[in-house]
Amino acid sequence: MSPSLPLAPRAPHVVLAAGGTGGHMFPAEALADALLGRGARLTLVTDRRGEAFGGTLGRLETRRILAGGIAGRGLVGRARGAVELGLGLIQALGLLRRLDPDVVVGFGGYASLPPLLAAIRQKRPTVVHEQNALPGRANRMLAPRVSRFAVAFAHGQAPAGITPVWTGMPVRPAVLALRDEPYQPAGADEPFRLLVTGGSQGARVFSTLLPEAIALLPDSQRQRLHLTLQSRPEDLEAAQARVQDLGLAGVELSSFFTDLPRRLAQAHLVVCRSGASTMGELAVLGRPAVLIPYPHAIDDHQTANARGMDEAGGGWLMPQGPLTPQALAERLEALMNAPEALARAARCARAVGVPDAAARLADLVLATARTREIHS
Ligand SMILES: CC(=O)N[C@H]1[C@@H](OP(=O)(O)OP(=O)(O)OC[C@H]2O[C@@H](n3ccc(=O)[nH]c3=O)[C@H](O)[C@@H]2O)O[C@H](CO)[C@@H](O)[C@@H]1O
Repeated sequence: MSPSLPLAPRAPHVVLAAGGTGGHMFPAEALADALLGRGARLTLVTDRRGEAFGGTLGRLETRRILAGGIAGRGLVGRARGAVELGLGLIQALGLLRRLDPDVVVGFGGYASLPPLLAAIRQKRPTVVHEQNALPGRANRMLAPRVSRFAVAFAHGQAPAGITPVWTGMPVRPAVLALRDEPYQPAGADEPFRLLVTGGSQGARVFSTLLPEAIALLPDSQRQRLHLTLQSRPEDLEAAQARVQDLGLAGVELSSFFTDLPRRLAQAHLVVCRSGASTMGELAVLGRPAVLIPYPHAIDDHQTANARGMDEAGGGWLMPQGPLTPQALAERLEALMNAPEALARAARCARAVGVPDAAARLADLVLATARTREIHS
């Protein structure tokens, strides 16, 4: 009798459930890269917006499901959202039966709800990753029922009764590739690169607030300033008009910079919203930032996100409400003339970075997948 060959271990099959904007898709992409590197088989279950996302996720086997929000869209909007969610759940139940994944991972947002609810119903292992320091509605709802609840922020709040696993915020390989670039502060008369970014959708207010603040800087500071300003598409023209006569050393405007990681790495100072990926990227790269949270984010979670960095000394939290162009100009001028303070903040930001967050989350996901026999 010929000796039997040992069976090759089957690659774990992971379903990634994420949709909506970059906020959920970027960390899903970072996890996808880490899981592919560990030999996992991946399927992306997403909504219409997530399907349009490129990069690693764009190359995965993808299934689209219906997903609607049920919060704050008026009675008709909520009713439609609830119907879509119900239909999405029926789709997801059938889809998971066919795909038979070993684990389902969700990133919050309504697109992740149907696949996770279906997985819970079918007693499959599940992992949720919460990107914000205050958990979102979908994740709060799922928290007591999923196998593991991973969080990005060590200082964040977990849903009641949950023991979270702190993995950090998975950031894209394009960011990780730049993490050894040292922060080089600009001397008092040297060119100063200021990067202004409002997250994946841009921030409307930055197109007026920043030009107005920069206009108040002394000539000598404006003449050394290289400004990279992300504006929402509808504000680009007006923002261009506001900055063109300010006598800056250089200006670049766009509604979305595809090379943002490189621009972050090159910035002497960043002015930004405090979305979870932006915070994760600033920390991994170790770049100082003025943090202006989006005041209408659900439960004001961007303020909670920014607080950890502010307290660690890696940035300056400036709430938008009371912020005037004058106050921002004073802060900018002070920082442009304080290379040592900027270098110190860069070090403090780096100290809270978690460059191996995607790896940690990938390991957690695969360990959870191995508990499948216990679940079924
Ligand atoms: C307005 C709002 O509610 N935003 C939420 C959204 O984040 P939102 O997607 O707006 O912001 P994030 O900071 O999480 O992510 C932005 C991402 O876009 C990239 N980028 C940005 C601009 C650009 O020109 N090029 C570019 O590549 C950044 O590098 C980053 O990777 O989901 C996040 C995760 O749940 C939340 O923390 C945010 O509060």
